[in-house]
Amino acid sequence: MWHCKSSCFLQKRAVVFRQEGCVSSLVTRAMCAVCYANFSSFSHFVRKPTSNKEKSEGALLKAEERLQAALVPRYHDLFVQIGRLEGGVKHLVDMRADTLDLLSSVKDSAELRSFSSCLREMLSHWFSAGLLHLQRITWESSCDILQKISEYEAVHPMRNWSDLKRRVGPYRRCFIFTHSTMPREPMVVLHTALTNQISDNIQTIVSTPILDEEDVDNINTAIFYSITSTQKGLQGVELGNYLIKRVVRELQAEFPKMTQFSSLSPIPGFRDWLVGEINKVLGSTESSSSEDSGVDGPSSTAPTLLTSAELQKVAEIAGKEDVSPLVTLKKLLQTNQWMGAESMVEVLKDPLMRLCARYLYLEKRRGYAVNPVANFHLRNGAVLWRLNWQADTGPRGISQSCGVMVNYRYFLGDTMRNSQRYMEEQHIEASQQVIDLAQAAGGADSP
Ligand SMILES: CC(C)(COP(=O)(O)OP(=O)(O)O)[C@@H](O)C(=O)NCCC(N)=O
Repeated sequence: MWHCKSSCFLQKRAVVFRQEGCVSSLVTRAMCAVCYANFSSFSHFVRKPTSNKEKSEGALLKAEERLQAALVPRYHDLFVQIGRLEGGVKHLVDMRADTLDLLSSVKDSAELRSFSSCLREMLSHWFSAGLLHLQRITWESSCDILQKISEYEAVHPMRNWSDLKRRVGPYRRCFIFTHSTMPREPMVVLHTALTNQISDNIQTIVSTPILDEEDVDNINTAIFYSITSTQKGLQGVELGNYLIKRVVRELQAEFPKMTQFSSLSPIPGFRDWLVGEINKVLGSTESSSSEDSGVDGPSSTAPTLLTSAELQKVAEIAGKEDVSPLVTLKKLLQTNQWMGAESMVEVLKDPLMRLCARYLYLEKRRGYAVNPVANFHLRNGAVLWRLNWQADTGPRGISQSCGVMVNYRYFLGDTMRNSQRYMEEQHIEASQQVIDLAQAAGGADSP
């Protein structure tokens, strides 16, 4: 049966080729020969070999090569030619970036997706780990590189040269990958803090005064607090993953006592997701209250985000007891006003930590973590290890994730297994803190 299906597939492809007229009868013959090689019992489908030569393995392998060549799109050869020219690879990287932009606007274009996939495949060969050059950036690095490091920073923007000097100074390491086809261009940038514990706050990393010199005995932990892939056209080539793994080895060589490797990551999208969840509850309340006496607050069937007691405290502290507490909460979150009142910060800590754990651990897209930064580190084999309250109290941190940040921890002996389980089984390796918080968010109002 399997033979039948596969040969039917090849037969259909042969018919398609003939119909398109884009492939000579050579391919049809090659396909038949491949069918013969793979499904030798299929005499009725393929022309019987008439000469000894055709029966030889060489003839069949040659036919298979021709089939493979015939199945490669014509633009592949064009890309190979362009890649051989001065500046050609950079041109292809930019072309892929344009293709990705186009794909984000033109939905369901199979041809464009195939075009982009072909480019990505070729670029992943040209930008494989062995062809990338690791470079540590220090204050003595060239100005043009330092300027690019500052300009490319996408996670915690640098405000001035002092910020930049701090990033490459004592207790900090900045590494980049460069590539011979794009000289003096950082392909991906990783900023690391050297500490003696796993950091739970970004302000202590990006805003601390510059220290005079490092005390090696005071360093046993690496905190990856910012990583940026600078070339959109290399999306999907996983340069960030390569760089983290390479920097771990570099740091282990420099600091033999280093035993802990973790990120301190933002959670872009959490606040907006939460506002969306509040809107769902308000929407279901409106629909259910249109049937009964217009009771404020979530209906008994809508998923509760906060407990009744938490909602009541929000209303009391906000002084808005005549308005739905969820409406009040939504406005506080959207304006960041909740950060202004210590009592409000205190009452929102538990629900926001629960809901953030649910967002990172339970919210999925096609089986994988919906949060892009979570997906990146989980793909690398990291553990969803710890949520940190008030970890980023800057405007950006409050707006994107209510000030919460997360440690994705790299247990070096487990990363390969964790990555495989995530990619193949969609299993997220998480700490008990995260699992308990996410489960508590499952039903805020305990029955
Ligand atoms: C997180 C990053 C570095 C992952 O890049 P990379 O390892 O190349 O993964 P991919 O883009 O190949 O899937 C990349 O997505 C990026 O630069 N994102 C914006 C900045 C950030 N860290 O969120």
